[in-house]
Amino acid sequence: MSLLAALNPPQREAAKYLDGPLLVLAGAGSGKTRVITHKIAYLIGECGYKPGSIAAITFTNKAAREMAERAAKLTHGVNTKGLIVTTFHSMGLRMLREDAKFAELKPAFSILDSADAAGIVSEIIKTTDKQEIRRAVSRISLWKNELKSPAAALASAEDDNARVYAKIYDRYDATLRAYQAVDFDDLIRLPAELLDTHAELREKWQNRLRHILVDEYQDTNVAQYRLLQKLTGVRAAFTAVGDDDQAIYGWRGASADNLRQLNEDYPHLHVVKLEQNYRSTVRILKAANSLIANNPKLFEKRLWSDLGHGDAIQVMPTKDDEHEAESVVMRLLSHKFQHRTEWRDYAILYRGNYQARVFEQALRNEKVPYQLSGGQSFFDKAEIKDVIAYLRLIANSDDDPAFIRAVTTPKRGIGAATLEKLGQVAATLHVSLFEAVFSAAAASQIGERHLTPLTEFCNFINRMEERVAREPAGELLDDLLKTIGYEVYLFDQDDQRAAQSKWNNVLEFAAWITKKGEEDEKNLLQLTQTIALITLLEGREEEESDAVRLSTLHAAKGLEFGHVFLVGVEENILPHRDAVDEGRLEEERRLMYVGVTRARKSLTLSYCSRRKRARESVACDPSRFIDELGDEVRMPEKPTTAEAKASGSDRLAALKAMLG
Ligand SMILES: Nc1ncnc2c1ncn2[C@@H]1O[C@H](COP(=O)(O)OP(=O)(O)OP(=O)(O)O)[C@@H](O)[C@H]1O
Ligand SMILES: [Mg+2]
Repeated sequence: MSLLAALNPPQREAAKYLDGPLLVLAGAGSGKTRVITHKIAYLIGECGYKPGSIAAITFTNKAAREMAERAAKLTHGVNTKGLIVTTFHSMGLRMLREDAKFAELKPAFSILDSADAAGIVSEIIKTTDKQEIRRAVSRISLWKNELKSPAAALASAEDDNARVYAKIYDRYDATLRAYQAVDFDDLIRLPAELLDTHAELREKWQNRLRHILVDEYQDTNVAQYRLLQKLTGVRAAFTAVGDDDQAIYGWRGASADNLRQLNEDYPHLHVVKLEQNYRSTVRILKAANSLIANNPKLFEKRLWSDLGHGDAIQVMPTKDDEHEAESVVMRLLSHKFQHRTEWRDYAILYRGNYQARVFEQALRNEKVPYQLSGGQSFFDKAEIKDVIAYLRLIANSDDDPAFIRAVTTPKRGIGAATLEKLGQVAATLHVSLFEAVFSAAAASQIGERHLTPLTEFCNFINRMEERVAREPAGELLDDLLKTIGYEVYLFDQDDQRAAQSKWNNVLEFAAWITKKGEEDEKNLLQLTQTIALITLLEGREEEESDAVRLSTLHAAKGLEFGHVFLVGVEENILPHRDAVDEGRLEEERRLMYVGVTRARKSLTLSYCSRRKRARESVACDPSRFIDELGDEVRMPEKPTTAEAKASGSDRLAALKAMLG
């Protein structure tokens, strides 16, 4: 049986269509991602495409892994090795690594994290004001995502303010070049520019990739779109799937306008619409449709489901955030015991990361296993960043931010005054801090006593660098940790327990490096870039386990769960206060739409009447979006007096007693 038998007719049409550019434009849960997975399998299994000639681009690493696995299963044994399933950023990194010299970068260039970027901006504008730094950083990021160079940004600046930012951008970029470093946005911008300016690179990539598939197309930005265009060339053999109603990254420069742009840029664009939703019950779907009808329509879409009416959508008013968390967990427990479901069938979704804490606490209290996504990354922990700084410096001795972190952790008797002098020498000579250590100027200005620990440090880094190509990543890292005495350092710094927990993290990191090194046959330097990317995108890949998912709405995109609790559905949270002030209400509504459409069987919304904000407790109103969901929503009945009196935890105790 053809592997496309598991698709409905329009889905099958989309999977088979190979005559030119294709856009699948359809609402949530209509099988867009399914079309991509099946199309990959079809191209390899039935059309004879080489796996390496197909690239599928997803929004997260996790989505990429799942898609690769599924496609491999579908091909029934045909080997899919070499198939590229990746994010835009990983794709960019792959290209940039291969063609680094065209961008005047060494292949082991550094990838800066957001803290490094903020540090550089802070140096340039000579301030530590976080707000101000963040404003500059995000301005630069938006320019990069529009493929605007510093010069272009300056030329198009409309006022002094914008001119100042453009100049900061210019110096920021110059600093990155000096460090042989790129930031997150450069991973797309630079490859896009390279393809623009180098015909031979265009040819190479266009010959290599015969078909490109893009999921969540509505959230691509200008730079990503340009990269796609250049990669596919005049053949334009691509399949893009998306839903304009789920565009939620406008604040990061993404533009659903890219959907309209496609129509203009590709007059032969073939458009397939999907209308059957295979995910949600009729009630959930009706509510989602009613909500999104409040936004102006870009494209006409219909969506129906034959999965039955299903349960009413419940609304839970609660007293305050702790009460909300307790009540949600209680409702979840009682639902689970009644329906004999698994933990992984449940998700608790919220607008902002900060909302997770009380829910984590409530889940821990009840010993409910949970998995947090979109939270602080493992790789963002100070002890891990310390170790990574060494790896970055070994890979790229021009990486000044890594140099400063590594040379001062652990302390080596190198003081701030010495580093400042070294900085001056480096600036005068236009070289990196690392290189400056070996200069005559350093010898004369810093003096032997203070210079010796610096040269020792640099020699050590050089020795490590020589070993990288020959020795396994894991062993090298173990050696490094021993030589720098990192364990002892941690225990000197912190009390026993804190130090032990940090050291355990480092050991876990080392184990991860060893495993990755063996699996992917990569050396320490190649792994270092991979790590940077994981850090930037979403944190460490977690083992799938049977656990309740706690996630931001943004991080829940594309996923589905049997039962969804959407919490904090209040004015000022969802929609977010800033978004309302700045006229971005429609994007907030789309975010709500994404949340609602994650649910397969049941949806519960909760809000508080009071909530702690800083130290105050402020009154809250239910979100306007609850009304917009229409008639499918069951508003809560007035609680009986007895019920109202019993606090959440009493009721939980009663429930547990009842369940034995
Ligand atoms: N033809 C089909 N037959 C059976 N199940 C299907 C079919 N098409 C899609 N599904 C199922 O419906 C669910 C939603 O599909 P999918 O995740 O591909 O939708 P989507 O359009 O990508 O949604 P989103 O917009 O949320 O990303 C999945 O569980 C999928 O397996
Ligand atoms: Mg999808």
